[in-house]
Amino acid sequence: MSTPATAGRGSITHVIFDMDGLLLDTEKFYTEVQEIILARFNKTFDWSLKAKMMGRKAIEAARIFVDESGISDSLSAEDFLVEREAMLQELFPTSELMPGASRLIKHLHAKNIPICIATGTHTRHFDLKTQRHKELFSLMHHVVRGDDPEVKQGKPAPDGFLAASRRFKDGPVDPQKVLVFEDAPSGVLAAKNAGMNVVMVPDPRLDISHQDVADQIMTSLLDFKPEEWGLPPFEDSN
Ligand SMILES: O=P(O)(O)OC[C@H](O)CO
Ligand SMILES: [Mg+2]
Repeated sequence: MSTPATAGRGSITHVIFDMDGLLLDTEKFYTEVQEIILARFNKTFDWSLKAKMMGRKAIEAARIFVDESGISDSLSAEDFLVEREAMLQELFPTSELMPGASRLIKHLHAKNIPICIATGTHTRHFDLKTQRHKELFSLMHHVVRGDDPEVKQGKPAPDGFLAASRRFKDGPVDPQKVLVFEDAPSGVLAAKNAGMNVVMVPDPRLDISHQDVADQIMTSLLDFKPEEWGLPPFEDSN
């Protein structure tokens, strides 16, 4: 685990969470269906393509998928979204929490730290993914989704994080006082483009070069030490 940069260290007042791959173990579903679709074209889905897609709005990720895999003459981005939809609709309701997500959300909420979500996912998928976790997600002050009218461009544009900052009760919040948790390279860039601090919890299969931009890297949310960022420490022994 790397040490936080000095910029916002010790002065965090608000926290913004990414969702897919950070709070919910849903990135594996996208990987699974994209592997199935590319196999139909005798191609394999690799982590360099995955890294470019994750965190983005659906149509933006879809364009990258068909272009970079060289199948755009056979399958349009729009048709790709239709093809994967039936599979995703079966998988999303089974979404499980990532390790440490519940503990961290409940802790920050109990300590009255304002928390919210800024996700690239759109409302219909958000509802499917969170249907088993409504109580936990109800602790969020607000949620900004990829189809929000204020999110003109998806990550790595800062739109989602800036909208999330504005919607806090006392927002917009000084970005130096905001800590973002992200798993995706595009999401880390979006947080930095918004001028915020960012902890990255990357999938170990992502190339290490994607870890250069974040202020702190950790292998699990269970490793987060709130006091390093000026947030109340955990009181359990973990
Ligand atoms: O990681 P999120 O929560 O921004 O979601 C983005 C897409 O839905 C999946 O990559
Ligand atoms: Mg994510």
